Amino acid sequence: MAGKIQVLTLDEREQLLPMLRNAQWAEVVGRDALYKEFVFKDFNQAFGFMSRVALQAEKMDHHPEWFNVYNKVHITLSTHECGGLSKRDITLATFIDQVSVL
Ligand SMILES: C[C@H](O)[C@H](O)[C@H]1CNC2=NC(N)=NC(=O)C2=N1
Repeated sequence: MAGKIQVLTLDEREQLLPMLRNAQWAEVVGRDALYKEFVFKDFNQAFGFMSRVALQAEKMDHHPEWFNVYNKVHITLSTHECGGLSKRDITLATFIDQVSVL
């Protein structure tokens, strides 16, 4: 059905997840989600990063679950609408990695 967000197929997972594992994204145990921890120099760097991710999340209408304390940001990605990983999570994870090294 067009428009409905679908969970990734096994073929898509085999194709897409290795690059994210290489980039330190981990598959959450007991939940179809991806998790990564980021460490920055200080709070200013961490919050700048979060601001960039937040603007993109709004554009995509796809939002991270995240935790921040000082220079650390922990991010979980999953698609609530389909109850698991979708292509939106892959797209957002890739964007997050790009802006984490600016
Ligand atoms: C109503 C709104 O469009 C939805 O709740 C959007 C917003 N952000 C979202 N974020 C995530 N991670 N998954 C969703 O399914 C989702 N759905």
